[in-house]
Amino acid sequence: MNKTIVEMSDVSFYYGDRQALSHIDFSIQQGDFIGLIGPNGGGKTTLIKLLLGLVKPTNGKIELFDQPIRKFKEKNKIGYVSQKANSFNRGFPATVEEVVTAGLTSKLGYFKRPTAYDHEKVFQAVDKVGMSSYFKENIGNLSGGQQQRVFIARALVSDPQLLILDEPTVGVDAENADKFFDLLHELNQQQISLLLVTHDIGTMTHHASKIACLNKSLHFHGNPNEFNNMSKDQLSDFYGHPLHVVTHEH
Ligand SMILES: Nc1ncnc2c1ncn2[C@@H]1O[C@H](COP(=O)(O)OP(=O)(O)OP(=O)(O)O)[C@@H](O)[C@H]1O
Repeated sequence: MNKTIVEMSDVSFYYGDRQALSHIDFSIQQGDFIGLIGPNGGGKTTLIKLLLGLVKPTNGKIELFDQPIRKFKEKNKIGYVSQKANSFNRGFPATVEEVVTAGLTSKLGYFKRPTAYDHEKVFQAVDKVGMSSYFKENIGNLSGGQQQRVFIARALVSDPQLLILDEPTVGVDAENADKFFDLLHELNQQQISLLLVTHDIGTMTHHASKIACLNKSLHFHGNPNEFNNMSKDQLSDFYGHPLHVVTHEH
């Protein structure tokens, strides 16, 4: 049995009077690759905000790496890559090296200079995502998919054990999305657990080891086969509208 690294117990969350999450029991085990899916407004972003400690649960409790979230200080253990990460304009004045070095800020503080060891870590992270030949390139000159890789490198530089990715393949063409999933599998093999928010159910059932379906409450949390065996009616009930799942053949 793998170690539990995230445990949410009976968590509810309200924005004022509006309930976004209701009685969520959800856990992440070390080595998991979880696809978090659900309709618009289903609470996916809210769940991530809770895990990142940006908002506090209205009810219930959250433990990260065996500690209550309010005591959890090892922020480097959780990396986050937002959906907006890959929307830099051309000419944005930062190189790949600089963007990835910024991922060390929590370790370095804003004013300490990186050491030779830090530089090596930055280079290794960029290399790991296959972007070393763009090391000195301006981030704005890269494609959306390449920028996304750079932001993964920025998250990797502080050695996270859990990587949370929000819609990482939006705007990325099919071929590059496949390569991107190859990269995620490689990271997952190195014991980095992944929580990936996506609307692309077909791709997720192909790649993830577990699927979690969120629509205010957690409607399903299990393996992709069980998920695929859910009837169309069950899925449509959960989404609140008829659903057509596209399965991707590989
Ligand atoms: N800052 C906020 N203030 C008030 N209500 C909010 C706020 N943020 C989100 N909500 C509401 O909480 C619910 C859950 O929103 P959330 O953004 O978590 O969903 P989501 O699953 O990430 O949606 P999407 O797939 O559209 O990004 C929605 O009803 C939303 O309108």
